[in-house]
Amino acid sequence: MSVVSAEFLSSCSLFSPSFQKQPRVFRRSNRRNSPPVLVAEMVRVPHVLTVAGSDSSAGAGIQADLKACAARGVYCSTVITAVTAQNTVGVQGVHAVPEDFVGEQLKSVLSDMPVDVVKTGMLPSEAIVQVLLQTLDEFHCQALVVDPVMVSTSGDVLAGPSILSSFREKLLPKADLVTPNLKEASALLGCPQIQTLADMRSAAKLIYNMGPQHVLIKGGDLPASSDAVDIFYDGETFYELCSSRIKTSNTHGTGCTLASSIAAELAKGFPMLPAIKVAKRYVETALDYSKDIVFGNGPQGPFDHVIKLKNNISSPSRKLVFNPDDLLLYAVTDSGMNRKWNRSITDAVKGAIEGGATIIQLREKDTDTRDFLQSAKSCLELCRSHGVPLIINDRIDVALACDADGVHVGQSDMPVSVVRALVGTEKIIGVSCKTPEQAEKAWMDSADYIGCGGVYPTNTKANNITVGLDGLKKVCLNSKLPVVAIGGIGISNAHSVIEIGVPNLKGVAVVSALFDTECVLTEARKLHAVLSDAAK
Ligand SMILES: Cc1ncc(COP(=O)(O)OP(=O)(O)O)c(N)n1
Ligand SMILES: Cc1nc(C(=O)O)sc1CCOP(=O)(O)O
Ligand SMILES: [Mg+2]
Repeated sequence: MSVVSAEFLSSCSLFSPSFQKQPRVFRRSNRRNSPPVLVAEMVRVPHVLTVAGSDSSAGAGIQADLKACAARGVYCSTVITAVTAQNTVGVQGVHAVPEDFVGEQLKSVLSDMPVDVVKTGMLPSEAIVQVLLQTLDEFHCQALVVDPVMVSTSGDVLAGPSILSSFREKLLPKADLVTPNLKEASALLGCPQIQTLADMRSAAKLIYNMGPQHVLIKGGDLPASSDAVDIFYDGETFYELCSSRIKTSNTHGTGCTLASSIAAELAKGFPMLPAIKVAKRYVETALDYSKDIVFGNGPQGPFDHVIKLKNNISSPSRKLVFNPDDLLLYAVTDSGMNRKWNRSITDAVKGAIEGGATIIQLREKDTDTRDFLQSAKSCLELCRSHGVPLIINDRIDVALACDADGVHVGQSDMPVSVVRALVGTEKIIGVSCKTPEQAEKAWMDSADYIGCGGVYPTNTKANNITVGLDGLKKVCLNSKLPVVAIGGIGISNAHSVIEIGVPNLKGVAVVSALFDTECVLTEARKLHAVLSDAAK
């Protein structure tokens, strides 16, 4: 049984035998035949070239493609076809780039940099399409993703009807994927509104017959549907790709972002359908995340590609730069001790901060992940309100999930270089070191401080090696990073530790001296007084 309804077919004035599918020669990268180049230890990263218009509001167009590729971990180069003046209200102006100069940009990139996937967006004139096609014949890439941008979501025309025949007859036959929304699919087919999933399937088949290898019809605008359903057609099978409809007005650029994210996944080497599924999930996650962000005064806000904007407003008092003086009185929590003294972790942290702790570490060795995350969020609120950094011990996932200020890892935890790649440049990373060699490596791996111990024997950490004051001094003298001393330190011996008198030693980290006591606040206050006195 044919899935293409007869009514739909007959309503498409442009459906004619000339759009029947032509056999297509797969283009392959010509780099395979190139002579081997000596690039010892060099890594080539996946590369998408976007050929699109600039959007001044940066939700769509070139800006969307750059951000989406960056978010997906793929390099993106750009050929600008038009400069548009846009905001959340609509499109105020379009200035097409002369086709010769589009050609020049294409040659500059393609003659020099190996491109895996070319993705097209706004192509404002037939002449630009022509230049693009000529260039693609000259320089091969692995795949061409065509987002047939015609009308902006605000309803403004970005490529007029004159472009349609070039799209149908010349560009689509070269495409590996074409990603029209419902309006663009109607325009390509010259048929009335697409209103049902059956219409979408029919449209996908008809567009497929124009020559692309795959068609993705985006059903976001389909009336009367609670889910957003896209139809993917590969010439044999129709796939319904469903996702829940996210209530947000920050959707400007969703189409460009989806197409460039698919291009990014293809560039990484994914086959078409998995690439689309991964890209769709990314788009949905970003839409969901950004639903309550406000941009501009118009009805449609830009897409938030990096999924990070809210982090920076939810914690305005967070310190951006690590201050080594914060290591002076470093309070490290212990769930067992809090249970013993029948107090919550937030009460423990509150007492430590009010007593003078200058940095807090949550070291919860036997707490369930969910409870740990919940406590971490509460403690973070407390710490932020006092301007005290919060560090999470061992658990990078928890630190990221609650947006803590940093993490502390030991020699058998996740390597510092990996931690840095995961948490980014702004988070504080502390690392436990017992030797100058470990301290040197911590510095090389871009840690921010060193925890050195055990200075004295401790009951808090099982089988801990004691390095003594001598070991501490050796590490401090050889460390390029600030050091906090740990292990068996309390009111009775903190003075002796600070007295070793090396500039890198910035303070002491304590667990039981604060938390295995009746009143955390009182003990913190006493210890703070000792440290302040010793530091004079
Ligand atoms: C400030 C500080 N220094 C050292 C440690 C110990 O970390 P690690 O060696 O990873 O051991 P655990 O704390 O995970 O048992 C620390 N937590 N804090
Ligand atoms: C967590 C930890 N790390 C150490 C190290 O030597 O790296 S000693 C230690 C426990 C410190 O607890 P207390 O202050 O109760 O002795
Ligand atoms: Mg650890």
